[in-house]
Amino acid sequence: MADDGMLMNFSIADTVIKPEAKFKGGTWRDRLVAKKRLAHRGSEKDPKDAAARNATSKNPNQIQIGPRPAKRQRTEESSHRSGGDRRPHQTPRDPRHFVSSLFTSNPEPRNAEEPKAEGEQEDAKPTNAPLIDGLDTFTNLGLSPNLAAHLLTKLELKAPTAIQKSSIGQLMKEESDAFIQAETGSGKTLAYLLPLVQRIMDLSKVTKEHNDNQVHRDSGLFAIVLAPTRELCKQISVVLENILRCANWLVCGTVIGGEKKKSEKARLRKGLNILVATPGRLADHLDNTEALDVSNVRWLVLDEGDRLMDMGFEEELQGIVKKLDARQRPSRVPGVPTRRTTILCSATLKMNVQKLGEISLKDAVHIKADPEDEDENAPKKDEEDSFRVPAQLKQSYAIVAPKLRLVSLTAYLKRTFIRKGSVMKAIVFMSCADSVDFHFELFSRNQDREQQKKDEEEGDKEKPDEKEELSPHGTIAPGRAFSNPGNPVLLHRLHGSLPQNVRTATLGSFSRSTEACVMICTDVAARGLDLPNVDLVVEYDPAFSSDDHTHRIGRTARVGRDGRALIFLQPGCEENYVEILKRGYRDGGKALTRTDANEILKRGFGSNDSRKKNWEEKTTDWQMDVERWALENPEYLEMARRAYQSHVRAYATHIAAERSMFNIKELHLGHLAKSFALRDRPGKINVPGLRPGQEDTKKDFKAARNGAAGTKRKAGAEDKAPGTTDLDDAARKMRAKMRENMAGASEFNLA
Ligand SMILES: Nc1ncnc2c1ncn2[C@@H]1O[C@H](COP(=O)(O)OP(=O)(O)OP(=O)(O)O)[C@@H](O)[C@H]1O
Repeated sequence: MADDGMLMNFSIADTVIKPEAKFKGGTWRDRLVAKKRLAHRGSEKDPKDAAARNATSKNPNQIQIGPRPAKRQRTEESSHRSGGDRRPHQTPRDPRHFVSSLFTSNPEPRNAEEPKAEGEQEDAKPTNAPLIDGLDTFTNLGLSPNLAAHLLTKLELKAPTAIQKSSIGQLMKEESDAFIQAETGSGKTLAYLLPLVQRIMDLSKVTKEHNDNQVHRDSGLFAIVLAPTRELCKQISVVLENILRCANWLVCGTVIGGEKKKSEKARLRKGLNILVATPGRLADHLDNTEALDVSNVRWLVLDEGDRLMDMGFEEELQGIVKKLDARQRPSRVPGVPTRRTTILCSATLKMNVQKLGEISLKDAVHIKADPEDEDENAPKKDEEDSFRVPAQLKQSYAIVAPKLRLVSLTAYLKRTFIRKGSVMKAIVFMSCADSVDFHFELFSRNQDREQQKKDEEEGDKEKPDEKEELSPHGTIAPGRAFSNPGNPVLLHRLHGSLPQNVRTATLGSFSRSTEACVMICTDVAARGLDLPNVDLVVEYDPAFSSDDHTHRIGRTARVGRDGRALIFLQPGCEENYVEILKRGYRDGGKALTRTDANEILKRGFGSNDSRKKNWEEKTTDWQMDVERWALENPEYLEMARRAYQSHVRAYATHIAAERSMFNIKELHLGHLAKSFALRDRPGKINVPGLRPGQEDTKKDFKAARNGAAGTKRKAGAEDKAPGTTDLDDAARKMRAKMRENMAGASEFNLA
């Protein structure tokens, strides 16, 4: 397969992109033949030859195979006539712009499965809730009455969850390495922290028996917990500090970067018993901080272990493990085990590996929450690679045509927040930071254009900008696109290209908020984060791997609570992803339903008042309005173009095994541009260089890109999975070519 074929799907240069004629009717085979014939005809020198060939060709369905008559350039006026908006417009015409109607030429879903009405999903018993049968208590599992009482009275934890039951029992008595794998939101953090803390607390008993002082902060560093993001490290450290309140002679700390190394060094010098760290920062301290003595480390926990193994941390991890091995010494503290135990923990851990790079897992025990996983209902071979989602999580998917994506997301969120209190918090996942930034601007824009103009004319500089008031960093704003007077919604944005202090402040605000709020983010928030009251997760852009999907939707339906998730898929090959969604459920997916795409628009933009415009007209009006908004503001127009460009590039980075479902060749770039409020033809969209303000965070970005984006999906892109095809090769070559050819093309801004 030629590279050019792949390149044609990207907005690289006019010379590369040629418009293709579209064929309608007949079978797909007829359309393919017709398309090939046209391509061939284009290259024919002798028209007579061509005519002769056409005459003899087979065309059983007699579909029209000639190229369409040249399209009349549509203007905003003509589009309004067909689309419903009859208002005169003020935007000047630009020959490079193209205004298409929202509701014409949209591809239909291939699968005609009947969508279920909202609320028709069956309720299922939660699978990640605490075990409240009264039989399982923390003390029964071997925790001391002191620690169990602390959990009950101070942390309000009455009973363990299933994974805590399995892991505490195991890790309290055994020295073997372990894999802890259980659903999202099932309490895995405490599943490894509780036995670890208990065993370190127990060292004090032994030292007392030896007439020594009890263990204290200078006795040594016994455990290191590694996690892939700073946010996750902070979260783990807060949980740890809360537990250690009942053992105040033990001290924990973090080294996670983003703050001065000097203060981290000072903390290490004072002495810590448990350290929570990101791999990069720990590696740095192991090389440069003498005060960091790791000779006593006997527990190494890799939280989100699968991520740590595959997202570009490999080298750092290998270095860390080598140094821990080399520096390990017999401990002076009685009762400290002789060998180090390694524990890997994740909701998506493949537990059939005994050696991961330099990390040898000796006879590792597989700790699972659910003993049923071992019985005859265990997943069949082809399902082994998929992971369960909490059974009570109600998932749905909507097959949305590319042109209708933006209006559908808006309509869905409008509907979601129509009544106060029905949904508190929602997270919307997008594929790249540029897209997050653009949608944040779009959804928070002042829709009252008259008022906006008046303010501008009056030069109303005194009035503080509402956005600035809400957040000095510009990451929190009113979500005007889906707020209503009875239920104002607060909008947040989060991605890895923001400076760390902004990330922390934004996440903190979203977490603490008691108002209805939406967070638009990249996968930086997909893993491990335990954000309270998230009722809904929307995957506007599907995750780059089904494992990431499991983590994203796991931000809701935690510890037995209800939760909803919606994923946007496009008609065509993306519909095959539904099979992957079904595999997440033990019962084949009764809690998975299809939401009708038209119904989303009707409910979001429609009204019961028959005198008012119908939903199609209102939807078109809204779309036209945002297109004009982008056109009239050069800053927003550039954001839209960047977002579109980064989105298309990011689309090419789905993992190899899933690329047949997210086939870049099937993307309709022109239609997609409309969902970024753009009227440009795809070939005209090329925004070079870094986005404004990015220089400040270039360092952060590089780290994030090397980690989260590039190397993570390198696993998919470069390890040729069984069954990969020419298409994968072509896509890979194309990605390499893009990196070479385009200024800033490797800049996906994914994290
Ligand atoms: N035994 C328990 N009883 C009640 N709540 C619990 C219990 N154990 C943990 N929790 C709470 O459950 C929430 C989720 O825990 P945690 O973040 O450890 O889940 P997880 O399995 O690691 O999720 P993820 O896979 O998404 O990282 C936390 O708010 C925690 O306080």
